[in-house]
This record gives sequence, structure tokens and C-alpha cells, in this order.
Amino acid sequence: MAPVQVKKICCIGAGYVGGPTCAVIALKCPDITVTIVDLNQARINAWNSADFDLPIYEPGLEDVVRQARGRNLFFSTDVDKGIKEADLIFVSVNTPTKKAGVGAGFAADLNYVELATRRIAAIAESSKIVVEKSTVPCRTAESMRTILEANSKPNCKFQILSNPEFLAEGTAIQDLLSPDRVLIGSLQTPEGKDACASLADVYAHWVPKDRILTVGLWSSELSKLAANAMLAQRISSINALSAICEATGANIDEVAHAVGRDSRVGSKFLRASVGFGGSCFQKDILNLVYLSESLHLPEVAAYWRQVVEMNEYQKRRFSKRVVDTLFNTITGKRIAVLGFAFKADTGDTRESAAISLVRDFVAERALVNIYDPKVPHEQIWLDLAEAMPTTPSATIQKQVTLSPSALEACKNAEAVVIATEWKEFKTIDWETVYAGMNKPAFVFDGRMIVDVEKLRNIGFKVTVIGRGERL
Ligand SMILES: NC(=O)C1=CN([C@@H]2O[C@H](COP(=O)(O)OP(=O)(O)OC[C@H]3O[C@@H](n4cnc5c(N)ncnc54)[C@H](O)[C@@H]3O)[C@@H](O)[C@H]2O)C=CC1
Ligand SMILES: O=C(O)[C@H]1O[C@H](OP(=O)(O)OP(=O)(O)OC[C@H]2O[C@@H](n3ccc(=O)[nH]c3=O)[C@H](O)[C@@H]2O)[C@H](O)[C@@H](O)[C@@H]1O
Repeated sequence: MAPVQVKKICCIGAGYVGGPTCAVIALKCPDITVTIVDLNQARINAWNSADFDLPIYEPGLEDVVRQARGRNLFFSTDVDKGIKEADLIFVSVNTPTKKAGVGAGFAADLNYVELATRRIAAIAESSKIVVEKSTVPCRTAESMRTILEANSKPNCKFQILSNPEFLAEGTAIQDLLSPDRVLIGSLQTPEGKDACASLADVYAHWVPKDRILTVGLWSSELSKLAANAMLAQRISSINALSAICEATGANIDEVAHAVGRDSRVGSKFLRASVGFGGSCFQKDILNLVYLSESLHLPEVAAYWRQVVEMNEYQKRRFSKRVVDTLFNTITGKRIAVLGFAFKADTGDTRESAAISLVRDFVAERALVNIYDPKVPHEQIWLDLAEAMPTTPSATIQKQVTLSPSALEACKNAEAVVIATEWKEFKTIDWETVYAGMNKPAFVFDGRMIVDVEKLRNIGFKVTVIGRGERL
């Protein structure tokens, strides 16, 4: 059997990964019809909206969707039709951390993957290649195969591939158009290798062949967890060093620069911060911790767990530094929090460090003004309610104000806290901010974006992550 030429792709899950990934596939493969399906009607409506008011904000995404939608890119809630017509199906559903039951707080909740897989088995009338796009624990493909084989019609054969996604939010389109690598894992059987070649042909429409890596299924699944764990580990390492810098007078920017110039270390992903956020780093590391424990490797589990613990410490340490600096109390004081997304250029707030900061400030009975250029206000209220389940919503609403601009958020504040590195925060009119603040006016930069000297000259008391006060 030769590799099949893929003509119709269905992607189950129209989220941050399924949407951009398959939109780019449609853009680059005009000969392939791509249908992205989701159970969430509101999300699909937004993808289909006449004014391209897409459900996620991602630079360059609208342009891609404008070019391909209606041509060979379709969004639909008709999951069954999508499955039936496709010869290749991406499963790109959410895999959050389990909240209850065995492995709660660590293991990945594979319920959505299983439901999607069962739906494929129930609906498919012909053979298909099923691709795990979601990030899953090692050997999930085996469970998917068992479910498919046990429930499918006799004439349907399924090949399972692992094709983890490495895009980062905020740069998703750029990452997809020019990936460092595309990873495809398959069983090393002739059928598995053929399926792998079929998917590789799809990517070969625009990705150079030497960037398409083909490996075994389990290596592919584990590589995704490993990549995220190692990226997050770099941030926790630099953040751990930032605490030493603050205590000694060293400057974390200078340390990161000096260390990163060693070509074996490399300069990327060494920016100290108020803590990493995003939907995946913590989830995927906890998943790795759970996997290690299940494999009776407690030392390995403890090693990776520390990456997450260091991140929690970093967030706590930062809010404590704010309280300590404001004379050990922030009760009744107004604090402007600039940025609520977990990083710049996204409206996503999942696991954002800003949520922890605001929660800590509210617990200290401060008044908090929040401004973010992209995060919808309803999302901020939802996140705060979830972060403070025992605090009445009336209390949260009384203490927290959502501001329409950075300048507005800073009015009458005692302190400005920069939680997200949005570009516009680099060009704030600090003189105007200073004039409108109570004195002494403090700035806490959790992202190392302000010009410290300039702000000190204006009169601000400036605290930057990873910088001690000693000169
Ligand atoms: N967000 C990111 O930047 C990245 C995420 N990933 C991984 O990709 C996967 C998806 O992540 P996101 O796109 O961020 O999640 P998401 O939550 O934005 O999207 C998942 C979508 O799947 C839909 N869905 C769930 N079950 C379904 C079903 N049975 N049928 C149809 N639709 C269904 C949900 O309604 C939702 O819209 C996760 O495993 C994640 O770890 C991987 C790389 C990057
Ligand atoms: O599996 C995933 O979901 C994705 O997770 C991350 O992507 P993402 O979380 O979107 O964004 P990153 O740029 O990695 O940033 C994550 C967090 O780390 C923080 N960060 C990043 C880099 C750095 O040097 N310092 C730092 O604090 C960011 O501000 C952000 O809060 C990975 O970079 C992607 O390769 C991966 O596909």
C-alpha cells in the first residue's frame, strides 16, 4: 500500500491550536479541503463572522483566515459530517489538568480526547488517518487505537499518528509558517510509515523536508512534554537566579546576557519575569511529574515538580515585594496592574501570573485597577472569580476596577505593577502617569521593560524583577 494523498482534512477542536494550525494548512494547501469542527457554537460563529471578529487574537491570523475561508477552509459545528468526509483527522481538543479522581492536580484529563476518538469510531465509514495534535501523555495513541479498533465498522482501518504542536501564542502564525521542526510520530510498521508519509506530504507544501522529523509514536508524544518542560525549566532557572540578583545587587539582565552568550546555552528564553503562565507549561510539566511517578521514578518526578514550584515561588515573591515596599501594607491603597494576558500579543489569560498577583492584592484588601489591551472584561471577571472561590463577587467587584487605558488605570494609584510585556507599556507617558499618582509613586516592573533611569528621574521609586537596590 502506498501513502494516500490527503484531500480532505477535518480538525476536531477550533481552539488556539486547531484554528491557527489548520487555517495555515488550508492557506498553504489549496488542493486540500480543511474543515475545522467544534461543539462550541459561539466559537464557530466567531470563526465564521462576517467582520472576521475571530474567537482568538493572534497577529496575522485574520489575514490567513480572510484568504482561505470559504475557499478551502470551513468552520462548522457538524462534527459528524467533518469526520465522515475526511481522510485525515486532527484531534486538537483541550487536555487540561484533571480536577478530580485519580491523578487530580497532575494527570491530563483525556476525557475530551476519548470522546472525540469514540465519535470518530462511531461515525467513520471509511479508513482514516487519525492525528493526535493535542498534547497528551506518552502512549495515549495506544488507547486511541484500542478505542478505534473496538468500535469501528469492519471496513474501516485507522492509522494513528502523533503530531504535537510547538507554536507559541502571540507568534502562532509565524511559528506555523516557518516552524523549527514538524514532528510526526508513527508506528514503525509499513502502514504506520505510509500514514506518516501522507501527513509529511501535507506539511511539505511549505515546510522544508529537512525540518520534518519522523520518529516513533512514543518518542513523539514524549518529545512534546519534554520540549515544554525544558523551556519552562529555563525560565524557572533564570527566575531562581533573579532572586539571588535581588539579594546581591547583581542584574539578571546582565547575568542572562553573559550566560546566554555561551552558544551551548543560547540566549533565547532567558528573560526573568513575574512567572510563566499559559495553558501548557504548568499542565504539561505536572503531566510529566505524574508520568514519572506512575513509572516509579520519584526522583525524576521531584526534579520536574520543582520547576513549577519555583514558578509559584516567583509569583508569591513578587507580590510580597510589592507589599513590603509599600511599607508593609497595601490595605485601601490603589494599585494599577498593567497587563492581564499571560504574555504579550495574546488575549489568553490561562494561568496568567497577573491572576495570582491580583488575587494576592485583593486578599491584602488593596484596590486594584486592571488594564489589558486585548483581554475581554468578562474574561477578567471569570478568572478572578475562579481564583478567589471563597471571596464574594461583590467584594471582588468593589475592590477591582477594569480600566479603559493604562493612563486611566494609573490615576490616583500608589503603585503601578507591570504584569505583561505589551509593547504599548514601553511608550507610556510616564510624566503624565506620575502627575496623576499619589506620592511616593511606585513602579514594579515584572517584565523588565521600563527605562529605570528615566522613571527615577521623573521621581518614581522603581523596583524591577532581578535587580537589587544596591549599586
Ligand atoms: N494553546 C497553545 O498554545 C497550545 C496548545 N497545545 C495543546 O493543544 C491542545 C488544544 O489546546 P487549545 O487549542 O489551546 O485548547 P482550546 O480549549 O482553545 O480548544 C479546544 C477546543 O476543542 C473543543 N472540543 C473539545 N472536545 C470536543 C469534541 N469532542 N468535539 C469537538 N470539539 C471539541 C472545545 O470546544 C474547544 O473549543 C491541548 O492539548 C494543548 O495542550 C499545544 C501547543 C500550543
Ligand atoms: O504547548 C504549548 O502550549 C506551547 O507552550 C509555549 O508557548 P506559549 O505558552 O504560548 O508561550 P511562551 O512564549 O512559551 O511563553 C510562556 C510563558 O513564559 C513566559 N516567559 C517566556 C520566555 C521567557 O524568557 N521568560 C518568560 O517568563 C511568558 O511570558 C509566558 O508567560 C511554548 O513556547 C510552545 O512551544 C508550546 O507549543
